[in-house]
Amino acid sequence: MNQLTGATEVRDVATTHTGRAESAGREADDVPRTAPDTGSTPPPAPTVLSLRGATATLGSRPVLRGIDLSLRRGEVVALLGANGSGKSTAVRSVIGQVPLTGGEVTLFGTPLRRFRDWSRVGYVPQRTTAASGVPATVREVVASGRLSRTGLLRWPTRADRAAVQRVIELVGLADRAKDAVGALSGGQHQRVLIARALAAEPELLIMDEPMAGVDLASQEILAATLREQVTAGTTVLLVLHELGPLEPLIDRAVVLREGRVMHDGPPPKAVGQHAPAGDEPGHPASQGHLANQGCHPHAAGEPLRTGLLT
Ligand SMILES: Nc1ncnc2c1ncn2[C@@H]1O[C@H](COP(=O)(O)OP(=O)(O)OP(=O)(O)O)[C@@H](O)[C@H]1O
Repeated sequence: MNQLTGATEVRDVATTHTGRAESAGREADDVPRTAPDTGSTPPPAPTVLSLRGATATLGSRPVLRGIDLSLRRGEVVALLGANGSGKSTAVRSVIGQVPLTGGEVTLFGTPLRRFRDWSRVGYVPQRTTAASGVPATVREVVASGRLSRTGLLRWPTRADRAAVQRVIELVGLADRAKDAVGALSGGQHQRVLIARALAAEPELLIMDEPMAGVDLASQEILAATLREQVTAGTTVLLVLHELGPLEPLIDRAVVLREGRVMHDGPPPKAVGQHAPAGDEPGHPASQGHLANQGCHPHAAGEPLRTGLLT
């Protein structure tokens, strides 16, 4: 089942996650650790998600043209780029919704075609609604996200119910839990979808533009929710148009342009911010360089909210 939920920061990533990833025998942890620990440098955290040379065609159009992207456990990575650059297609290829024509995806060290442990992955798609005309309550929709862990064949346990209640509270909807999702605002809707994704307590959280169309109050709740996940050690991949309130959480930015990676490194600076010491003109992360690559998602002259990538 591709019902996903869940994300991080590079600090102490090898040790922060709450425990499921550390359990013995999981394929995620079968990822070979590279160099032996010499006592000086800790071994790198295992790779949670990897795309290598990923190519994909939609219709007759090549949309991904050889994407390399990897996330280590505990990282929070923003996938940025102009409209149509392939961001959504890239994340949809990770969860098997878009077949690759070349290259490879691995999740927790397992090739996608053999990966079955979807409760470890949380996914919040772009611009969907939780309601879809179904008269389900907030709690029911969020609880459906737990099914990837519990399955359909057993009653929810007390722990399942507690996990569902916890994420409903986390996204600030405890007082709306019995309401129909159809009665919620767009921002509240998005919070339901995120709570649904978190209900299975995923180790990897993939969110496609979680802030799109969300009011400021909901954005702040979403940022706080993500902060909590990151603190718990969740690995996070976020498709974003601008970093906005999530900026402090982002470890690394990968910028796509026409289906290729044009930058993989420090998040670009917002307009008005000074480059960090050592940032050289021409460095791919410097704003001028990115601006010259034409990767701002907004049309020229369009008012900017954060100035990212301008
Ligand atoms: N189902 C489809 N059939 C044909 N072409 C598609 C399909 N879905 C997307 N595309 C095209 O693939 C390209 C990449 O789309 P994608 O949604 O991945 O971009 P994006 O970077 O996420 O854009 P946005 O910021 O607008 O969400 C676009 O040119 C889009 O028109």
